[in-house]
Amino acid sequence: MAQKKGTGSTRSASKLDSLRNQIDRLDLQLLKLANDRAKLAVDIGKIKAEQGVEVFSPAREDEILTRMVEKNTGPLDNRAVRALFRELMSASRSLQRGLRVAYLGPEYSFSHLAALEKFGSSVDYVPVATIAGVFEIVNRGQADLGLVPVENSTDGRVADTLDMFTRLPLKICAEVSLKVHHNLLAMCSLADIRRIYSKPQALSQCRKWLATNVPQAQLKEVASTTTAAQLAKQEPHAAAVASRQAGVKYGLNTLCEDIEDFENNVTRFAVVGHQASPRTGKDKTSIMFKIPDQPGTLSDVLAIFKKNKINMSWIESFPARTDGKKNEYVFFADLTGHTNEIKIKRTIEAIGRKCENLEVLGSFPRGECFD
Ligand SMILES: O=C(O)C(=O)C[C@]1(C(=O)O)C=C[C@@H](O)C=C1
Repeated sequence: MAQKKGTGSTRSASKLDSLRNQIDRLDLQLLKLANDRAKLAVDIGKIKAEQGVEVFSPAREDEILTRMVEKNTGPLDNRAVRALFRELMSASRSLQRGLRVAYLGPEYSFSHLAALEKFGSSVDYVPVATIAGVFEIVNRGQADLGLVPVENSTDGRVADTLDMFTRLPLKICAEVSLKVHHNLLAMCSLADIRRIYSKPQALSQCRKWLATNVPQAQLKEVASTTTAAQLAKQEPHAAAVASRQAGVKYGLNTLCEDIEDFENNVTRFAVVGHQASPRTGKDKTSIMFKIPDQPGTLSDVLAIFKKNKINMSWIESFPARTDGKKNEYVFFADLTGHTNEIKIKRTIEAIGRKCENLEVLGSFPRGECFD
């Protein structure tokens, strides 16, 4: 028997309608649930206001995101689940109080992308031109929190950030790591590029790739990857090394993706402010200390870590601002654990006795790395 014309497509059209109707019904339930959740957050906000507790609770947010990822059975991947709940919490926070977060700008810098990963979109973001400026604005109370880079896996420590910790009394309450992918953006072809703009760190992270693939181009350092993208848009034979997002924003063509020399190019950012974060069970503590300029003092300090079986995930030295004559250094270290753990408290006290001064920059949940 001949098949009736159109039967197959009619059947799939009605199946499509039925699936969409089911989605519409679920969306209404999701909307109601999201608003029910937001009402609870508003009530929490009132209690926080009464008790003078900070709106942003990195420990609680971390607990929620970790649980949701653990419970996720798919098909949504963990990145999507995190993004969903991050936005729900971002919106809830904004109902409690609008949060101002300063970051090393301009818009679409990697600090901006890291801030969006950490705080979501319901935040009042303040781009600031320098790391010192981010610290100053937060210290003056013109922003609640700041986000600054601390170290990059290819380039090492970010000296401006370490320097500002020695100048202003800000604490770290959270951290976030971002896989930094660089792209070659331009309006011309690869062969026509004569000049490549980017900030020094980005050019350094792509040095080998650029030398191999665009040897004819002159490398020009500018203040930010965003400035680089703007220049590449204006100049006919110019290119920029910047994020994919900057390329989209400024309407540039992506000539080559992921041009960083090391695949695992990760930058770790700190969230700085005046608040502390309670213990979550997977915390880090950052300390800053200055030791006397005498033989063996650093090894005495390291021996205390060893004796107390404290893991140190990071150590950096930074020239201390003294009278300019002495060769003195400030050390920065990250320890595994929280200052309200007796073992950490004891270790820090013992180290303090060996130091000219020691400051705890903060205990906070170990950050996720976003790709
Ligand atoms: O539990 C809290 O402290 C809340 O304010 C609620 C909530 C959330 O939406 O779940 C919102 C903001 C905080 O940073 C953490 C969590």
